[in-house]
Amino acid sequence: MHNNSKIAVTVITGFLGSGKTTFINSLLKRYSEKQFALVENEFGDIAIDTKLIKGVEASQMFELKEGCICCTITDEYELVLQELAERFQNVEHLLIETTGVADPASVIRPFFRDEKLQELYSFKGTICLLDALNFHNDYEKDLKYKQIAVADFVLVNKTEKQFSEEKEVMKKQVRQINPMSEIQFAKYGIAADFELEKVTYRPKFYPAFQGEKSLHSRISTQTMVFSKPINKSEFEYWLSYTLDVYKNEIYRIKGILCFENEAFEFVLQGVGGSYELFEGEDIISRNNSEIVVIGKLDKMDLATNF
Ligand SMILES: Nc1nc2c(ncn2[C@@H]2O[C@H](COP(=O)(O)OP(=O)(O)OP(=O)(O)O)[C@@H](O)[C@H]2O)c(=O)[nH]1
Repeated sequence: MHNNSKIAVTVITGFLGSGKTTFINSLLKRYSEKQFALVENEFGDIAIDTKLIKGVEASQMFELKEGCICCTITDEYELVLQELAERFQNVEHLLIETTGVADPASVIRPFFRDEKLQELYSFKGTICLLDALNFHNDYEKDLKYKQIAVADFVLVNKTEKQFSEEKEVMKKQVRQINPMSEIQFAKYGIAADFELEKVTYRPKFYPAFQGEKSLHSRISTQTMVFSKPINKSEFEYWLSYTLDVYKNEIYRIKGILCFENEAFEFVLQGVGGSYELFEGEDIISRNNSEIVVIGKLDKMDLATNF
């Protein structure tokens, strides 16, 4: 019970597909005695991530869809934060997962600007997941750097195949962008020495971005919904072809799929041109498949005949 004490808040940021949801699932498992609430902001009008989170009561999970907290849904975000604290007196720690294209400064700012939120919450800091496998591709460098610059803690993820020399180089690169943050290395969101309580906020100056209206104004999403079971091999053929043709434009693809002659839903996870398609934990209960594609998609036609 938090009663008169404030709810701790940690923001989890990081570029598309860096491992934010994977990391949150690992926290929920590890700190299973803690009462968490989760605010999930997804880019796109279908929430895939909330379906992949295991360990927070559905009523304590808040989805902010159809926009991004950092630019289009600020008012809704602040209302959700107030309502959450007032309705769920048992919550001890709030985790906020930003979209992979968010400017985290805008997500953090209300905790320092809004007096009401300051009475309810104690801001503990920002963790940035950094994708070691895809950090060096050319996608949206400004945005990736800003997410690192704002963080109190950088968790360099996907390091299972990295040698110590590569880790040292990576550390130096992060230090150049953010000399203040703590840095640890993780595999599937798990770092040996990580302690949530030790992530602490270090005051920083968050200048408003002077260039384009938003750091991600060029990035958009397309959602594809299919109401009949799909043929798996035809789908895989289409997927490999599409990811190959549009490897510089599609930053992220994810979905929950219903294939012909399969009992369980399949989960699609694609980051930076490669993908995984694996059987999920849920039995198919409806014949719908939903796919979200994120990237520079303005001139792209992803129509299919499944
Ligand atoms: N090889 C490898 N893959 C990982 C690791 N951590 C996560 N992944 C995979 O990376 C993909 C994306 O992971 P998510 O946790 O969904 O990433 P995210 O940051 O929440 O993605 P968005 O919300 O779309 O930005 C999934 O296929 C994960 O299984 C890791 O340490 N190593």
